[in-house]
Amino acid sequence: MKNIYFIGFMGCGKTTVASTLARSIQREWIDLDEWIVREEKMPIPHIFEQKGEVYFRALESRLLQETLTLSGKVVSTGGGIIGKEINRTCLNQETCIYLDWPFEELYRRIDGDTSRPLVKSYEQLKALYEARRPLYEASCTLQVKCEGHTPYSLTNYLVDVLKLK
Ligand SMILES: Nc1ncnc2c1ncn2[C@@H]1O[C@H](COP(=O)(O)OP(=O)(O)O)[C@@H](O)[C@H]1O
Ligand SMILES: O=C(O)C1=C[C@@H](OP(=O)(O)O)[C@@H](O)[C@H](O)C1
Ligand SMILES: [Mg+2]
Repeated sequence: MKNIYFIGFMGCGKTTVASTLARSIQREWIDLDEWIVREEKMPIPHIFEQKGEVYFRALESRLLQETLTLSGKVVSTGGGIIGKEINRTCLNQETCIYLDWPFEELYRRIDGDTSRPLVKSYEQLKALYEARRPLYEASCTLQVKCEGHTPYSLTNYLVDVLKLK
């Protein structure tokens, strides 16, 4: 059974919707960021500060590869997973859901969040969002326009469209 991956920009609800969906269809949920924090025994901002983003990205890729050896999991990724071509290629061969929201909504959710080290200015985030959009589109197998939807309604929609029950 294929895994189901969630991708999208910071704040789009990958962690929230993946956990809700996993519960709904009684599958195991894996959050790559939580796994990284467990492996490193420190929060993500500390990993960025002490070991650097390159180190974080290598670990993120390695753990993504590990999930590919598993089956039937629901996996929430971090928003930057699509930076590496190898990750994009792998994700595109799985069931990969892009939670697509307008930037302004995401900005409202993540502005001032110190647990996300890449959250800096409005302009910097907007540029990152624009640069990443085509990469999410290239990596996903299903793009979901989420505006107006709750995690619950998105979960029900995915169960239906992916015929998960
Ligand atoms: N469909 C939704 N509607 C409104 N708020 C949402 C929705 N999905 C997630 N959120 C909220 O957005 C914030 C970021 O969600 P999170 O799951 O951490 O995103 P990600 O893992 O993609 O960065 C959380 O406060 C969460 O409750
Ligand atoms: O977009 C990114 O580069 C990142 C997103 C974060 O995950 P969320 O997308 O769950 O916030 C986390 O992996 C790290 O802070 C880097
Ligand atoms: Mg998350």
